Amino acid sequence: MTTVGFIGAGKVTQALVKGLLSSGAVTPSRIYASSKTEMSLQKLKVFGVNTCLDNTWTVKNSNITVLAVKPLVYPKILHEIAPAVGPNNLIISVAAGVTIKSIEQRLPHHAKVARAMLNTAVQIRDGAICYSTGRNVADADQELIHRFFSSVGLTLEGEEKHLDAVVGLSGSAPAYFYLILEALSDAGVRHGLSRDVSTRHASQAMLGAARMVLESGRHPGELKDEVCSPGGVTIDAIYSMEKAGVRAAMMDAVDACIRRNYELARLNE
Ligand SMILES: NC(=O)C1=CN([C@@H]2O[C@H](COP(=O)(O)OP(=O)(O)OC[C@H]3O[C@@H](n4cnc5c(N)ncnc54)[C@H](OP(=O)(O)O)[C@@H]3O)[C@@H](O)[C@H]2O)C=CC1
Ligand SMILES: O=C(O)[C@@H]1CCC=N1
Repeated sequence: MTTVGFIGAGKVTQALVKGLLSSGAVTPSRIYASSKTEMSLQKLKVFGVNTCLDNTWTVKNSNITVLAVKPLVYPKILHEIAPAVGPNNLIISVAAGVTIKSIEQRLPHHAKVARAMLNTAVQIRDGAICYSTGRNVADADQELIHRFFSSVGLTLEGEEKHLDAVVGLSGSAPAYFYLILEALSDAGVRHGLSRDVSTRHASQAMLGAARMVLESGRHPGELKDEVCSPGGVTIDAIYSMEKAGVRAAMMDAVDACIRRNYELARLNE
């Protein structure tokens, strides 16, 4: 059975560990995690996984090692773990804006490197994951990566040049939707619904709409049209949203996210 290591014990690691354990894909005794401080490891210890303050220990103990530290910490981490990376270690980076090339350059020539983008919904096994692989990743390694991520969400393989856009649409997207949900919930409260009822209705409507798109394969515009009865109430709401530039605002938000990815990539070169 595969052993999985995590370098960094923050939000992404916690989400992945929760998702992997609930999927049964890995048992706690096969998970190894290291971080900078004991304090950050506390939140992982509750899962019964193995923890340590030595990042090379994590690499030595794991077949798959997920690098889950902030992008600007990468040069330091890679320098530290490079001597421990053997030809059988699979190193998967989940950082925004850190390229496979910049990682391969800092690890031994034989290093098998992949890069993935995911979102925090992996903790409930409803994540959206996209990954690309580096020069030394063989077909069998790729299958392993695919199985690993598929246990926690919808997993697609893609070209690395598209991963920055995926950050904008998957990695960061939960934050946009939470903001929209909060606003919808506020609107309900403004019109007399309790906070709880308001948030639950808005969330279920968002979930249902998203599932309709995924399960029917139909264009969102077509599904939107079905909701807008002629001369009805929804088209007035849509008109109001269009006047406020909601579409352009969403596209601008994704642009801003992608621009920041490029900046981080430049800082990591
Ligand atoms: N949050 C998200 O939704 C997503 C994040 N990502 C990417 O995942 C990565 C991690 O993000 P996130 O989990 O949110 O960040 P967090 O800040 O929550 O976690 C970062 C972790 O790295 C640890 N760390 C810092 N320095 C070192 C070190 N030298 N050795 C080992 N561990 C160290 C921190 O420890 P300490 O707290 O003790 O400093 C902390 O546990 C980022 O690169 C981000 O781009 C990708 C997709 C989604
Ligand atoms: O905000 C960030 O930088 C990380 C990457 C994607 C989601 N959170």
